[in-house]
Amino acid sequence: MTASNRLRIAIQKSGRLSEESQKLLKKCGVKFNVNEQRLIAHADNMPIDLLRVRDDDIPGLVMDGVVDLGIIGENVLEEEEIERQSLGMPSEYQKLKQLDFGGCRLSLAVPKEFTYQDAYSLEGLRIATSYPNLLRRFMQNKGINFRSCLLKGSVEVAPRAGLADGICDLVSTGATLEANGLYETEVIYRSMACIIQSQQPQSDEKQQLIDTLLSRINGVIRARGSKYILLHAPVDALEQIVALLPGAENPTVLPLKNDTSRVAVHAVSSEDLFWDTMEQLTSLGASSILVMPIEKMMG
Ligand SMILES: Nc1ncnc2c1ncn2[C@@H]1O[C@H](COP(=O)(O)OP(=O)(O)OP(=O)(O)O)[C@@H](O)[C@H]1O
Ligand SMILES: O=P(O)(O)OC[C@H]1O[C@H](OP(=O)(O)OP(=O)(O)O)[C@H](O)[C@@H]1O
Ligand SMILES: [Mg+2]
Repeated sequence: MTASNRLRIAIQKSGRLSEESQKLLKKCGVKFNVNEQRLIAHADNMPIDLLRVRDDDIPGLVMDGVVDLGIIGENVLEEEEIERQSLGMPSEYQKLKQLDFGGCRLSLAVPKEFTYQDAYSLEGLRIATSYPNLLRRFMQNKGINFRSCLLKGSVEVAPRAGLADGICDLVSTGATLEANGLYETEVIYRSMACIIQSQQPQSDEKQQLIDTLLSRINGVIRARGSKYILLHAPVDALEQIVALLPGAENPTVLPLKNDTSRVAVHAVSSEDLFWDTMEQLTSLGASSILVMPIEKMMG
């Protein structure tokens, strides 16, 4: 590949998605060093360049074909898509995969003193948000009239500052709402980070690299959600024990030296094993239970 033919991936420069985006690409074998001052990072071992930008700019960069891939929150992606559609600008992209980080929800919230019955309690009121399009779509679907106050940050401060009656903002733990005397009343959109591709035609070389990257991302995400489990089980409780291991229908069963009543079970579980399942396993006679992380998965 020539220098101009390097795959360009836009990721958030700094914020909630930046560390996880970099970690994911590194786990996929892309070697790069990020210099805080430099907005572009060249991978050493693959024809890939990382563009480090504000997250708001990522959907547009992909939709305009300026970059090939982008890692972005679905909330920002869909907000930009609606905005561009209303302006007649290019808004096409292909969502390659929803990722396993950046989980949050876009919610309506009002001050503690506000008596909220349902979304219709907001009829005619002013709502502060950074997501005017997602908010409008939700309110229009319900036929509720409202006025909006567009704020790019610190949205939670708007009611106390007298700028709005309620807000529509991102919530994860709810700590920011709580700290600002607000409570969540309605989830209007649930979001995760995702990886998107531009609809521009790609060279075969670039498309192959994208396919390889995507297959590695799938492997990394599957591995992160899975555990390798080792245990000893009484032969007569084997079926019940295996049934307790999520997604481990075909475990490896091995004999134990000097013990014909018990076997060793090795299995890949599609979920973490919680303490209550571990306790159920021991009550069925399982012993020496080991739950181990998996580094990579393929095939
Ligand atoms: N509390 C949260 N927990 C988990 N994910 C979140 C949370 N808040 C936001 N996100 C996700 O991370 C994305 C980026 O959030 P962040 O707060 O870093 O954005 P920002 O302040 O707009 O950053 P930028 O400076 O890049 O514009 C959000 O659009 C959302 O998808
Ligand atoms: O429910 P919580 O766990 O409190 O998270 C919600 C907060 O997180 C995000 O802001 P962030 O902290 O990323 O800062 P920002 O406003 O600078 O983007 C979001 O905009 C909320 O303010
Ligand atoms: Mg932003």
